[in-house]
Amino acid sequence: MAVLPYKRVLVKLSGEALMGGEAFGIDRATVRRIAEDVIEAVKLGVEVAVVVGGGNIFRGSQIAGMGLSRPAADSMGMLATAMNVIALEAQLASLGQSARAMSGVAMPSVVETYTRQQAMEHLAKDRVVLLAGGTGNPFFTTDTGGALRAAELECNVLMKGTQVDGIYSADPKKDPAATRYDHITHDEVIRKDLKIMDTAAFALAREARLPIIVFSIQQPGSLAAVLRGEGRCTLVTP
Ligand SMILES: Nc1ncnc2c1ncn2[C@@H]1O[C@H](COP(=O)(O)OP(=O)(O)OP(=O)(O)O)[C@@H](O)[C@H]1O
Ligand SMILES: O=c1ccn([C@@H]2O[C@H](COP(=O)(O)O)[C@@H](O)[C@H]2O)c(=O)[nH]1
Repeated sequence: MAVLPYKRVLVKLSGEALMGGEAFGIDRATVRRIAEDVIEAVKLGVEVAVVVGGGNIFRGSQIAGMGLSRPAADSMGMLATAMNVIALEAQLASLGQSARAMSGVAMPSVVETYTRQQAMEHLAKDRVVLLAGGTGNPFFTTDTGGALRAAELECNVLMKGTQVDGIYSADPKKDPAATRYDHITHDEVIRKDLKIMDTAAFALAREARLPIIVFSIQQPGSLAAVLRGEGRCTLVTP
């Protein structure tokens, strides 16, 4: 079994993935399955940090304007990511995996406030680090938060676990004729304006020379499969 040569990875977990078959919120069975996937990755000998999205609860851009300023709406979105992280931390703990939830938005009575140094210490102790709040600032997304934390935590790769199994020539949910890339560069993704992640996330990853893997977190075992070099995905390199 040839595990890819990654010592430390950052998984960007889609909030929407936590809904399972529901239309909103957190599906317990799905959280358990994703926690098992994370544990399978840890057992390959890889240190894992996870930035969790909030799209299953609130996205700031969708609720801004409904009597809310964009920063207020984004605060609700960031709080949504904290709910997801708390659910995942509890599930990992119940499966016997040591994990620490941290947030870029300070809420110390709920989860530890993120500092790079503390997160590095947790990772060195083989704890899964679960990161809420994205960048901690409005007008960003957790994709950009994922690229930022991956760069500062010296991760070897940013792995975006989402609803689709890679980057396509167009959104495959809207265009059935879209074709999937096995490999593409950061420059090409930005130039072709492929909307799998926001441009800020790709630009930050390009600057940090951080590879990105996009894969489907919907398939049980897909995270470990990709780490073993077997899973279906798109690799983005400089
Ligand atoms: N070129 C493309 N290739 C692949 N997927 C694309 C592309 N353009 C748009 N998408 C869409 O992007 C979606 C993934 O991004 P999206 O931002 O919606 O969710 P997320 O970042 O995974 O997490 P969250 O649910 O927390 O917001 C896919 O489900 C897909 O439909
Ligand atoms: O750095 C960040 C990250 C996220 N937000 C807000 O949270 C929601 C949920 O995150 P997704 O990436 O969409 O899953 C996002 O829509 C923003 O409203 C933020 O403000 N800053």
